[in-house]
Amino acid sequence: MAVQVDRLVQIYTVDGQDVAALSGVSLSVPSGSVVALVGPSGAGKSTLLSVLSGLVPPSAGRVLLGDLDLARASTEQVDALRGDKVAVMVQDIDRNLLPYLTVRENVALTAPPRLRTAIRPADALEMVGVPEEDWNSPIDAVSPTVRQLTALASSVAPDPQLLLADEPTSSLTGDEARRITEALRTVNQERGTTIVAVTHDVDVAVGLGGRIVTIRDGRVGNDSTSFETTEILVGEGGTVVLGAEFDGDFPPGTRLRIERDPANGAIILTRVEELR
Ligand SMILES: Nc1ncnc2c1ncn2[C@@H]1O[C@H](COP(=O)(O)OP(=O)(O)OP(=O)(O)O)[C@@H](O)[C@H]1O
Repeated sequence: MAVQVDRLVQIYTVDGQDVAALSGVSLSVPSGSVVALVGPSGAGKSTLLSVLSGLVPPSAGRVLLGDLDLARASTEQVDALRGDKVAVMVQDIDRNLLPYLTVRENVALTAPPRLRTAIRPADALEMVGVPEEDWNSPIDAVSPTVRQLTALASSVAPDPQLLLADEPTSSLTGDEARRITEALRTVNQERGTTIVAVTHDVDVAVGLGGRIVTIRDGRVGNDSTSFETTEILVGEGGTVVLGAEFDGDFPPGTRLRIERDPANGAIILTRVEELR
């Protein structure tokens, strides 16, 4: 499912004051593509995901999910979309999972056989790489990584056309985070699901293998489709401050180069000191 956002403004009212969380975001996400949304805390990333999920009506501007204009759609149309074509994987995955059920039952919950498009729970679990020996374990008894993969499997079991993921690797790092990133790529490749994922982790943003779009002060900053090569400098506290804004595991002062692999369009991130 394609996503088209034009001049989206999102205003929250706090103590009688209007606060603009998004001040004119325009973004075009082609059907079947992957976009990582990165940016500093408070930039508006989660707000953008909330609008795309249909939970928060746009204050101004236009948001198209497929050919449905969210500002003009009825509540029934938006609800039907979310129950079927659009899936949301929230940051606190325990809100996606029921503690007293097994891994497989948690997935079966979101993909009842009456749902025509549903993927069988076993197939969804296999696709995202949950080891078979965990399928009948209570969800509380499995590792945090398997819980996260199960949350992903239950999000994708209805076979959505659009998956919105808020911090899909949550508190995981290194190889554990990479298992989630690979699972997301597999879902995109096998099912053609459009994925928009918010992440703070530069490895995850790059590992997703798609576009990286920076949101800063409620606007789109860098868009990796708009550059061939750029260098970014990791600032105090691990925040990358030149060109794009990440919050990775890189020590302050590290200079990183982002470029595109001309062969396959993939994004390559290299430490500049390693280039010498
Ligand atoms: N429900 C809300 N009511 C009022 N203000 C809000 C609400 N949600 C977000 N905001 C404000 O909107 C701005 C953008 O917040 P948002 O959570 O979208 O940013 P973010 O980029 O997702 O941040 P983080 O990375 O910390 O999750 C912030 O100033 C935040 O305080």
